[in-house]
Amino acid sequence: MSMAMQTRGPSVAQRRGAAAARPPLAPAPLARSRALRVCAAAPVAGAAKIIDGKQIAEDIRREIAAEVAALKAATGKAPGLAVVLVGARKDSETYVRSKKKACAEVGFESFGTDLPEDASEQEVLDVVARYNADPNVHGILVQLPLPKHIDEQRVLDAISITKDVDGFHPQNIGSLAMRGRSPLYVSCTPKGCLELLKRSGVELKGKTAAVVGRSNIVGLPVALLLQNEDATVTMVHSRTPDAAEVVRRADVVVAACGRAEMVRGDWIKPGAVVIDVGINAVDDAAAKRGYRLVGDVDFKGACERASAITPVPGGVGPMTIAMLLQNTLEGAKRQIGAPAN
Ligand SMILES: NC(=O)C1=CN([C@@H]2O[C@H](COP(=O)(O)OP(=O)(O)OC[C@H]3O[C@@H](n4cnc5c(N)ncnc54)[C@H](OP(=O)(O)O)[C@@H]3O)[C@@H](O)[C@H]2O)C=CC1
Ligand SMILES: Nc1nc(=O)c2c([nH]1)NC[C@@H]1CN(c3ccc(C(=O)N[C@@H](CCC(=O)O)C(=O)O)cc3)C=[N+]21
Repeated sequence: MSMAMQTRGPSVAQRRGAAAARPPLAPAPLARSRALRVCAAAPVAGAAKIIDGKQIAEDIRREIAAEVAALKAATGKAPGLAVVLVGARKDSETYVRSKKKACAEVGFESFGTDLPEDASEQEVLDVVARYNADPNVHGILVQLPLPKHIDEQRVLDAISITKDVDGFHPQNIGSLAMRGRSPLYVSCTPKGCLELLKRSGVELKGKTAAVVGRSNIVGLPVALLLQNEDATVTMVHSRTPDAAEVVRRADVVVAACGRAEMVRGDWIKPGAVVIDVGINAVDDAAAKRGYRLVGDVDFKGACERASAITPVPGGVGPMTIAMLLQNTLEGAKRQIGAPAN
């Protein structure tokens, strides 16, 4: 069976028409995910199936909420996530707010420290050290980017690897790159991309993949994860002479270049699966906020050729937060240990 036949979801038109009735996030018995059930429909020729990241993330959050309830019942303890924000970037504030909200919804304890833009590197390191030593904190996230005067690497290196739920510590990325080793944590956005592929039934073994972007936090770990699944991966970066030509050969395309709609529809191999990581705000007077979000892929054009594609918003973004919760839960389970009988 071709990969085009294996990924199924609602078409753009079906999705636009779907009412967004969302059940509350109460711990529920693990039913077969709704996103997967939707995927059981036959594919429509010429129209890409939409991989509904928002729905899949909601399914995962429900699974996590159930596990948290069980952990609490067994140990009396809840997973704890600490988020450190330096400065007052609007986008960072929004992300941190949604992370805290997601923590509350699944029953985590959330800790937060907001430091002013002019906080010193030492102040940030002190906050990290305090959370490293706090047994109620199982995961620590320092929101990026940090202000210019702070050495990002030094701060990320200071996070205890047992609490590095972002997976940005060099030891975690290094382990991901080495055969026969497993990192304690895999970065949330890359892990979310793979989870979307897995939950959409996309086979990776023996397929060709193109990753557009090679950053430490997205492109590089995505490429490593795809390779670990036995895909043959080519990475594209700003010095690649012909990005389009590389992408045209790929069964799976992951776009993470931070350039609005750079990956054009005619770059997509017919039947390919497209994961669009990009989040770009473009001015739009008609939008409520004065801007709208677009991905790194020309969504409309790519829909004409792809067998399946993630939208922006509602694709990878919600998965990043779901994977952060998943990493924190895994970390908490390791750190709390088995309940004493
Ligand atoms: N959905 C989510 O949860 C998240 C979304 N994002 C989004 O993902 C995107 C990527 O983020 P991030 O990795 O942090 O970005 P970076 O800016 O750190 O990296 C961008 C990468 O894309 C490459 N690139 C830039 N321009 C081109 C080009 N013209 N052709 C080919 N490659 C190019 C760069 O190459 P080079 O190395 O040569 O400079 C670099 O490797 C952004 O849109 C960001 O907003 C990021 C994190 C989470
Ligand atoms: N230490 C650290 N870890 C991160 O994981 C991290 C970070 N710093 N800095 C910034 C980037 C970006 N990022 C996103 C998370 C969620 C959405 C998300 O949920 N997006 C929604 C839309 C949100 C909206 O409407 O504004 C969506 O795509 O549907 C997007 C982007 C995490 N990042």
